Amino acid sequence: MPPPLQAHRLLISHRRLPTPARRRLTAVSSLQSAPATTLAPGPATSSILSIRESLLSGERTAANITSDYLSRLRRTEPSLRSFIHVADAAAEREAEELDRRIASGEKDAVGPLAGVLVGVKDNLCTKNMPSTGGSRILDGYRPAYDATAVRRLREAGAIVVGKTNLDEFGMGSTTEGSAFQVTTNPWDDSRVPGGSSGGSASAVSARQCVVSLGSDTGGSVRQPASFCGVVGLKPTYGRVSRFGLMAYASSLDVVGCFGSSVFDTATILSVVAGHDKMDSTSSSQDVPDYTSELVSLDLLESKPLNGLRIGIIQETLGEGVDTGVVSSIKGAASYLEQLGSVVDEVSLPSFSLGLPAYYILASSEASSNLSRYDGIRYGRQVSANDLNEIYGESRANGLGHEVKMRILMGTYALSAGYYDAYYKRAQQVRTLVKESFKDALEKYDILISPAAPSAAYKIGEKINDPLAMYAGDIMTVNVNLAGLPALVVPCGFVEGGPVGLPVGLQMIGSPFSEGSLLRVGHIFEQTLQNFSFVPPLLAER
Ligand SMILES: NC(=O)C[C@H](N)C(=O)O
Repeated sequence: MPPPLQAHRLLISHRRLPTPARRRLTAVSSLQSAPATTLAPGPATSSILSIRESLLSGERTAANITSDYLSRLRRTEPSLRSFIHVADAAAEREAEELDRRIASGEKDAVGPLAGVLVGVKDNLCTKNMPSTGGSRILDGYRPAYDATAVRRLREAGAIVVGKTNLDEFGMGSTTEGSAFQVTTNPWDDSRVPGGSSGGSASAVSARQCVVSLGSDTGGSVRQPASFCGVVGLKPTYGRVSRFGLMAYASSLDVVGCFGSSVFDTATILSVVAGHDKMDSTSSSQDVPDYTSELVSLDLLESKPLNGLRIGIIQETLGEGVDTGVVSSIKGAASYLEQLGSVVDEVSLPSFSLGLPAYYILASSEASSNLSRYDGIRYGRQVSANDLNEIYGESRANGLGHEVKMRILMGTYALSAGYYDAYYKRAQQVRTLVKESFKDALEKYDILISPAAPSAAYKIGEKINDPLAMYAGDIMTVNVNLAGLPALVVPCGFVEGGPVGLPVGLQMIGSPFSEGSLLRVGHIFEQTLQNFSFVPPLLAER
């Protein structure tokens, strides 16, 4: 049995927090008594499994499960605004159809995701459902097809409950950059949920849906997962098809997953991952069942992580990182040691160079990708006949400030005379970043760091200071530059909001090591099972 977790090292100053959080935090010290036998995720650890079991046993109907989620969604949505579009009627219809198929004894009715409500980031195309990318320029656009990741979820039985809010085309870290609404954080409605996949993270955190899809170009899945206290996975570049994802920066973009447990996150990755003939950048590497290792985990073993070498990235715990975040991460590291791993500090010398390189490369690629929103192919905003006027007016009216700024920045970095000084140098930095990760991952199985330098901050705090906002991506962008997989798992709380604010631990692995990351994340999460990451919003209402 792992020795008891020293709660005071994992969590800062919880003595000063109000009672509900204190109760939750002290529960961690009861780890001595957890876990008992072979870890088989049950209702407490996997919403997907419990839905499946209750459908198979006839204990519940899909209509009944859907109505529970929808009523919570309706109750919480006025303050959260996680969704740009809620497909409640369609969800109810699909659930009834599923019940009908189950009742008539259809053999394949209960697919792996039968009756599971999924939120989909609104930069993923959904057939006959609005898909805006968070931008005015696509207001009213209804694609004729589903993105491959969405299609695969539906084929596995999932029900798409709606399209989640995001920073316009994924450009931002707070979801305030949406053209439609500001999403709030379920832990404190005066704070941001993170971004750009803020709607997908807040929706899972508030249990408005079971799991959700996001996209991650520079941290858009991992940072909101950390801010909202949920699990977020950024897969290896190429692991999941991007067919139907609105391109932002094609050498960095990946489709990622959110869940309230590692098991649920692993389940949806197993469904969406894999080669797709519609996306030639998708990998043809085999897709394992990412959940199979999780189920057979035997935690009777006293040191389940024996033999695992972990490097904690030195540069992520220094200046500019909140002290509360640093203590949570160090506490998590010492807990991983108690579980049997060896944790050493490792230096990635090019770490701080990644941020400027990312913003040059991402903006450069965006300046090209977003040229399709020209009023001809997409987003006509004027009735003029003059081509230049159509281009100009459509883009001026249809695109938001941050997007325009990045298009200008990217166009500048790519222009003759500046290309060598900016774009080319950024590509050289990218090579350095890749090499330093490669070296470190030869010595360590997993690298760890915070997912963000702070917990969720106030709405409006950074919206007029783009550089401060960009700086918040320091923990995540390097991983995209190197194309690596990374998993974020909630690991503690810092002070703030009514009951404290969650902090996420980022675990980074070699290409296609999602299985190992999920396994370690699962052990970490499950032995912290008395530590509740359910936001107060749900208890109160
Ligand atoms: N898209 C992302 O991954 C978010 C990042 N903050 C960006 O604005 O580029």
